[in-house]
This record gives sequence, structure tokens and C-alpha cells, in this order.
Amino acid sequence: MPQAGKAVRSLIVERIRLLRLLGRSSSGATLGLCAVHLLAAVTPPLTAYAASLVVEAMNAPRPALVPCVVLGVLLLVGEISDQGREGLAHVVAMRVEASVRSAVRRLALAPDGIGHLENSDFADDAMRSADRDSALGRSRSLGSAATGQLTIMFRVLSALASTALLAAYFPVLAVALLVVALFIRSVIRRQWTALAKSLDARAQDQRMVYYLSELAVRGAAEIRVFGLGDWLAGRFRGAAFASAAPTWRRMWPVLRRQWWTVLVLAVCAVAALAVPASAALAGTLPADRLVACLLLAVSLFAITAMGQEAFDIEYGLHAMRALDRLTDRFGTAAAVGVVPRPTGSAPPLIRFENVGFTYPGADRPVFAGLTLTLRPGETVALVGENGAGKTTLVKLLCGLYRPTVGRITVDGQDLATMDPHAWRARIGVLFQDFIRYPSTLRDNIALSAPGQQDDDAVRAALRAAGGDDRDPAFPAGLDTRLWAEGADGVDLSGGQWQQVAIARLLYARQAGRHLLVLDEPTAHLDMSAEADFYRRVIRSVSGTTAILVSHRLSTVRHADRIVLLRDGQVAERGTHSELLTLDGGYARFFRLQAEPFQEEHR
Ligand SMILES: Nc1ncnc2c1ncn2[C@@H]1O[C@H](COP(=O)(O)OP(=O)(O)OP(=O)(O)O)[C@@H](O)[C@H]1O
Repeated sequence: MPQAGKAVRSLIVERIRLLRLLGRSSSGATLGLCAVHLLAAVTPPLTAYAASLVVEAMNAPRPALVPCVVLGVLLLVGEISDQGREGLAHVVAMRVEASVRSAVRRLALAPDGIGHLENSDFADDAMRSADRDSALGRSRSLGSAATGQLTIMFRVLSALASTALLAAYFPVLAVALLVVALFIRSVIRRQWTALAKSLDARAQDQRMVYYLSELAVRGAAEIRVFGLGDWLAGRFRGAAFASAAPTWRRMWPVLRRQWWTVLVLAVCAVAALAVPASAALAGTLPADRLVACLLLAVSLFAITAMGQEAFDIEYGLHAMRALDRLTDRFGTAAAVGVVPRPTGSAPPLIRFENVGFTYPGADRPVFAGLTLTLRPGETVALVGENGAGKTTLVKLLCGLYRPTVGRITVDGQDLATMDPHAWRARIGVLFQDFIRYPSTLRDNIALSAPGQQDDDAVRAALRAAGGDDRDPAFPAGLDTRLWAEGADGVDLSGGQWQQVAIARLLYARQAGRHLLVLDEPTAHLDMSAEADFYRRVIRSVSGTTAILVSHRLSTVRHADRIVLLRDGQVAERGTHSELLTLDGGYARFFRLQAEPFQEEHR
């Protein structure tokens, strides 16, 4: 029994929390929605009363028109409030949803590292709490759950009001009808929500559907070139059908099990009709009261109707629990956007001391016993075969992951003990898959030093990267919006985007970040820009520690030191000429890249 009490209490608490989510929408829309709900809730009992007045007026020696007008107005109000409720509920649900989505994004961005993003529990919770899901013919979200809870609350209030009015004539009948109606509602609700619950457990199936629909946009060019449209549509259809199939399979038995509830409802309907009717026949209930009682009974029974709200609420409760789990895990992490400004401190001495690292969930380590020193102000190139761990090393250095063995020190201090925000404020990174911010050219460069916008410095950084804001590619100069999907936006070629990303890094450098990481910085550049890259970019940041990751040995050959990674360790290190003399892996790579040109030359 105490268990049952606890369950009811937690159910009520959760329902109240759902209602409180409405506060995330604007107060005007929420108040409007409550007002319309209130109208819709009081209309049925008032309509019953007005109908009885109409009957009374009909039987009077001089029929009055007013009750008819009142009844007409009430019916109209009921209709209008129904329509208005739909529209307002949609607006409020969308706003709540937008606010929850933004909260989830903040939670996802809060942790210092990025390991959690690869965790499937995290992915499921983030998807469940922030995304719309469609099932049983309509989309559901935490927003629609909150508005659905409001609908149920007012529907119950309306049923209670009808019960109270009916009880004035037939107290036993009124209470009995209410009890049966609530019981039937709870049975039907339990059956349907059990179905919804089992269907909700299929987030995994949905992931493939999401992935494929995203692929249709992201891979649009490749899909056309290879003529994969039919293949993709087939895969999408298969995945969508596979995720929808359980819905129909599981819905049918639920429908079959509900036969007895229909029977009980039929018995109640007969009682609701028979009891007042027999009183009317016996002459103890006038005709006008008979009409009122019948309409009140109908309005009371509206509570048994299973609208979509029950599914929305069930989905929303799952979403809210998912949001709770995310908040519990990440809510205490430092808030996003508190990255300290670059301090302009000197380039650091960095040591990888016997570092081992395995990705979460992976069975093979990327590094085992990696030892490497990065001296202040030097340019170190990292080379190695695909999968050798170059990008992983960069992520460890940025503190996005922590070594599973050994440590990384910065001027002698263990990186794990340093404030990650303060550390990152000293680093500038150009990742292989750098971000193309949907904003102006200026923002795309100056975002690497938030709050320190200087147009001259932005232009200088762009020029050092090989670009120019006077280029026709930027019709509005620094104000050009680099977002082809938006109004007045333009898109750039891969190489132009890379120049913008390099400029972002150089801007970060002038703003005081003295450890620069460039992961495949020349991948999209043409030959002349690539040939110019070292002189133009790397030499322009002398005095800064630069880590250069590239497969293009023409890009890395001028580095102060070249480090070849292999089998999770440093296999070779030295200058370009030292490594050629060593005649090891690097020399072999170099010959492989140079040979075709030498051949051609010969
Ligand atoms: N998020 C991840 N989860 C699990 N394993 C990963 C992850 N990212 C990379 N790996 C694995 O770690 C190893 C090193 O990958 P990394 O991207 O660091 O190599 P890389 O040298 O930069 O490769 P490339 O030259 O192809 O860019 C690879 O075996 C890769 O499959």
C-alpha cells in the first residue's frame, strides 16, 4: 500500500512538472491557452443548463427567445474555443519544445570533453528529450506533453462540474457514472500507454531513419553521381517500415482486449438515460431537467475519450526523465560560454609522458607508451598512415579526451589538473572538418576570439591565409553572409572555405593564442596556395608553437621537426633531411609522393 501511495505521489509530481514546463513558453500564449481551456471546460455544463431553459421556455405560455440565443452563443463559444485551443496549444508546445531543445544543447556542450557524445545512452537521452518523435499518426514532444497535460486537467475539471450539477438531481447516479468513467479511462489509458511504451523502446530503429534522411541532404552530390537515389529511397522505406511495423502488430491485441470496456460504457449509457427518463415518466422530473441531466451525463462521459494527449504525456514523461538524467549527469558541468579570454601567455612546453589512450567502447588502444615533447615556439609536423592517431593526439592535447594511461604536462603541470577553459584559451585549432559558421565572413574569422572584433585584424588574417575580402566571392565584404541556404547568403568553394578557416586560426593567434594546431590545413588548397602555405601561414606565426598534421609531405617538410606516428608510438622524429637520411618510414612516404613527379620529369 505504501508503494501504491508512493507511485501515485510520483505520478502527480511528474504531472505537475509537465504543467510547469508551460512556463518555458511566453506567458501571454500560455495564459491565452488556459483561458480557452477554461471556456471549453465550462461550456458543456452551461450548455446543459441553457438547453433546459430552452425546453422550459418552449413549454411556457409565451415562448421566450433569450434562452435559445444563449444556447446558440454557448454552442458557438464551444466550437470557437475548440478551434482556438488547437492553434494556441500548437504555438505553446512549439515554444516549450524550442526551449527544451536549447537546454539540451547546452547540456551537451557543457562537459569539457567530447567522449559523452559517442555514448549511445547519451545520444538516446538527448534525442528523446529534445527531438520530436512521430508515432501513431502524430508528432510528440515534451511541448505537446505539457499542453496535453493541461487539456486533461481541464477535461477532468469539466467532468467534475457536470458531475456536481447532475448530483443535484441524482447523486448516486452521478457519482457512480463518474467512478465508472474514470475507471474505464484509466484502464483504456493503461492499455494504450503500455503500447506506446513498448513502441518508445525503439529509439534504436529510429536512429537509422534519422541517419538516412540526413544522408539524403548531406550526401546529395555523391548520391546523384552514383545514381543511388533508388537505393537510398529503398533503404529509407525499409528502415521506416521496420520501425513502424511493431505499431500495427501491437495495436491490434489492445483493440481486441477493449471489448468489455465498450460493454460497460453501453450499460452506463443505458443507466444515464433510463434513470432520469423513468423519473420523468413518474412525473418527478420535469422535461427541461430531463434534457439537462442527459446532456450533463454526456458531458461527464467525455472524460473516457482517449485523445492523443495520453500518448503525448506518456512520451513526454519519458522525455522528461531523459532530460533529468542529462541534467543529473551534466547539469553541474561548467556553463557554456565561460571560456576565459586568451591571456597572451608564452607558448608552453608540452610533454606526452608514456601516454596510452583507448576510445570509450573501443577494444584497441590508439596509443600505448607515447612519449613526445613539443618545445615552445617550434613547428612540429605529425605524419603517419590513416588511423595512426594524429587527430586523436590533437584531441588529447586540447583536453577533449584524457589519456587512459600516462599524462600530458604543460610547463610541468599535469593537463588533467588544469582548468580546461583556461588551457583552451591558449590554443587555436583548425580541425580537418572545420566548422562553416552560418554567419558573416567577419564572424567566420573573428569567432576564434569572441569579444575582440577588429576589422583590420580580420582582413589581415584573411590576407595572410591567401584570401581577400575584396574578392568577388565576398560581394558584401566582411558582411557577406556565408550561408547559401539563408537570404542573401553565398557559398564558397572548398579551398575558399579553408582559407577562411586558416584566417580564423591566424586571428586567434593575433588575439593571444600561442599554441596552434592545424589538421590537414592544405587539403582543399590548390597547388600554388599549398606551395605558398608554409611561407605565408606558418612563418607568419613564428614564435608560436605550431602542430601541423598532414599527409602532404610538401606541406610538412619545412617543419622544425617531423614526428612519424606508427603503432601507437613515435616511430621516427627529426628534420626532413634527417628523416630522409634515416631512410625509414618517412623517407619511404616521401619517395612515394615524389616518385610520380620525378618519373614525369625524367
Ligand atoms: N570517436 C572514435 N571512437 C572510436 N575510435 C575512434 C574514434 N575516432 C578515431 N578512432 C580510431 O582511432 C584511430 C586513430 O584515429 P585518428 O582519426 O586519430 O587517426 P588519424 O591518424 O588522424 O587518421 P587520418 O590520417 O585518416 O585522419 C583509428 O583507428 C580510428 O578508427
